[in-house]
Amino acid sequence: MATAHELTVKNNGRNVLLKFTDADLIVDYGGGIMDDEHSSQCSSVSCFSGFCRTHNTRLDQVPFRQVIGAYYAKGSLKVSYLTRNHKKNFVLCKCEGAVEEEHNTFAMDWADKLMDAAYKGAKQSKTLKVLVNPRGGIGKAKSIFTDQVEPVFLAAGCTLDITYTEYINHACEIAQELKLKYDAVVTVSGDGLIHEVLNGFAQHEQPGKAFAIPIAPIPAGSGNALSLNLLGIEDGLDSLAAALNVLKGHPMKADLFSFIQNDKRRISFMSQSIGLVADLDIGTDHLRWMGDSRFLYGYLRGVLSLKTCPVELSFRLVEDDKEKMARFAQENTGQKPCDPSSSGVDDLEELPPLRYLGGTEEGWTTYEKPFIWIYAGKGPYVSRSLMQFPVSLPDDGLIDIAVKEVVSLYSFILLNSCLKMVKDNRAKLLKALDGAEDGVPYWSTTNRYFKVSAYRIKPLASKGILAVDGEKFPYTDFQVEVHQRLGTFLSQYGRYMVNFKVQEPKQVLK
Ligand SMILES: Nc1ncnc2c1ncn2[C@@H]1O[C@H](COP(=O)(O)OP(=O)(O)OP(=O)(O)O)[C@@H](O)[C@H]1O
Repeated sequence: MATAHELTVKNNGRNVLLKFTDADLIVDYGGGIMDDEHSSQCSSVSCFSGFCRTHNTRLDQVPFRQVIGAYYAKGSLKVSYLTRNHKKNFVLCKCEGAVEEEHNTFAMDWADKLMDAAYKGAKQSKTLKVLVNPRGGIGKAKSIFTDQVEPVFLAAGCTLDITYTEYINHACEIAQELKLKYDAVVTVSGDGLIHEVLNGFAQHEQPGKAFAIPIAPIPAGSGNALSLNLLGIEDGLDSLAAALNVLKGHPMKADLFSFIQNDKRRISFMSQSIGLVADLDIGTDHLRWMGDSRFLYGYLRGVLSLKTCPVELSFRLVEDDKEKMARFAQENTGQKPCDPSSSGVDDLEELPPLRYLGGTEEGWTTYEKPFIWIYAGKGPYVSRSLMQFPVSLPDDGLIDIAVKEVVSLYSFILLNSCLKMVKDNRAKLLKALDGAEDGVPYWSTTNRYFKVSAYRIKPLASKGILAVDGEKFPYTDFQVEVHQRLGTFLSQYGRYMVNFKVQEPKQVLK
């Protein structure tokens, strides 16, 4: 049977009805409740041929954004899509069946129409450079890619050029020489590999064109902040949600930073931290087995040590009114996609000039209070359990800086009791910082928050930890400035996926 948007295919002797509405693809395997034998296969990552399903019914209703492939060839139609399993993670489903000869032309047309609806202007069958760091995170990046992500890319008709990185800086070297033919660079690792790719682009012979190639992360490292920011807290660590973002995402322009230290310039995309938060990132490296939770452990450990960080901080201030920043961020994240065009940097033959290196002190403010940490960066989430920069916007041309002033006795006592409570219970440990994942500490009076166009730090002690995009850097003077819309990431939403409440909560840590 074939009517306007309906098509029946034969699969293992059964009829499967495929149809699409204005918003969804419907795959009807014949009605009724699926028996145990069939439903038991539903937890697998990939489901094939109409009988592996994610629910115990024989009907899938799939939003177009989850349809990834519809191809007709030699009398056979293949449709691939992602559905969510009972844990709300994505799984790949494939439906393949024979089409009666008289409907062949219709089937071809039907598949094309479904693909147009499914991709809504995003490029189909992308050519992807894939960089897999087999040492990323807890060493599962390779299997995450081969078992889960690669089948999705292949089902979507992508052409893949895959490299398994073999040593530190390998990804940087590849990015430096990268041909401009790729639709995206996919990193299967953590944020460190993205840092390397961007620094490779900075050394490319056509940096403007290289930076215009979108980067899309598949979360497989221990720090996956970019993925969390692009996909949100629910999907940010789901490798198939990230694969879907590669397929359906549009290029989204984002600001990048120049980090200048000892006359060397590097690109940073996420954060620079010093004091407790750097200790939290770098100083907990031996706790990788804890995954994302190691950052939270480091946070509590560091706060309780009450170690201050003697440095001089200077910046070019643009805004420091928290309510104003929060309202502005909310107004500008509300479903308003970034305009991917008109970045003005695609034709750059070299990196943008540094505007604030040397020069006069005019326009600079020096901040001299004692503090526990300085955390500067872009992107709301720095980990799943900490929304550090809730009012960060991808392309406002500004760096967000959070400065934690010396904690009050009240907070010390509170945190101390938290630590006792959670010593041997990780679940309670997570609860102890209730609200951090929603950005609540933003409102704390000891958390000073600034938007600046440039800043610099002079450490006043000889020892300490400085982390840039999660990697350890020498503990010496540095300066950072922002380059508006220099970088490009793939995004289905055109904004950071963050839900931050403007209302100041009554009970926050002081
Ligand atoms: N084959 C390899 N062996 C060792 N290191 C590698 C290899 N390939 C890449 N690397 C390095 O691994 C580092 C960490 O990668 P990434 O940040 O992406 O993962 P991660 O698990 O989040 O790590 P981290 O928590 O240390 O940042 C990168 O800086 C990269 O240089």
